[in-house]
Amino acid sequence: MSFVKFENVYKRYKMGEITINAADGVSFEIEKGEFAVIVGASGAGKTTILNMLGGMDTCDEGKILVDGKDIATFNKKQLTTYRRYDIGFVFQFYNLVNNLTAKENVELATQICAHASKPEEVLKKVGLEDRMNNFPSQLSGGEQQRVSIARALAKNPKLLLCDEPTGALDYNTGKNILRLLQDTCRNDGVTVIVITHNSAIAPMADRVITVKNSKVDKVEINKDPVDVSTIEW
Ligand SMILES: Nc1ncnc2c1ncn2[C@@H]1O[C@H](COP(=O)(O)OP(=O)(O)OP(=O)(O)O)[C@@H](O)[C@H]1O
Repeated sequence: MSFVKFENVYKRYKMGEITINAADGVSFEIEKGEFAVIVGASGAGKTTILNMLGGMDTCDEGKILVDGKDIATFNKKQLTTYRRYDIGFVFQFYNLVNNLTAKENVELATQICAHASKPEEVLKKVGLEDRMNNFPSQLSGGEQQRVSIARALAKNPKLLLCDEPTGALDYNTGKNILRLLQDTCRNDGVTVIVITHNSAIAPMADRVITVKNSKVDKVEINKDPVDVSTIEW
């Protein structure tokens, strides 16, 4: 069985008389250890999928299987536990706590986890061994995103979910962050899922899920994903 499986998932928002289908029968699978990209235009339904997968939102219908468990059946408490232990989240705008240092930001996540890595070790892994005691305002955008990746990875999550992780970064810094995510997947076996509107990123993924009008338009498997250095946008 696949590590992640969406089976005919629906999410609807009622706006007065109108019903908006934010997920309209979404089905796809992702294998353990894959680097998957969910790509689509603005409003296509990417964030809705990621939020449901991350346990931050619930679906109205369908199954969302993660490591054999249907999280769509979880109650609030089970979802909190799932978010806390199983999910690492990387946001477009980093979401760091400004009055805590890089190390303290990572510690905050590790304190609530049973099998967390040492903050120093993870910060070293993301190339920030010399910046651990800096506050977010003393770090560049790319460095702040590295702290946010370290914070997510320190929990040793089952899934690393990334919502437009390079959206706020310049071209080269964005590529460096994608390299870090690709290395994390390849070297540490972490299942990484990135959502983006930038289809140029697709060739670096093992699996590309294209979303259109709240549905999965197509799924492509790359037998030979390319190195980040070879892609351009
Ligand atoms: N809370 C909500 N209430 C009403 N409609 C919503 C809500 N959240 C999302 N939608 C609608 O669901 C659809 C999918 O939105 P979603 O945010 O998932 O798209 P997206 O692909 O992530 O877009 P973007 O790249 O702009 O973030 C859109 O039509 C959006 O307007």
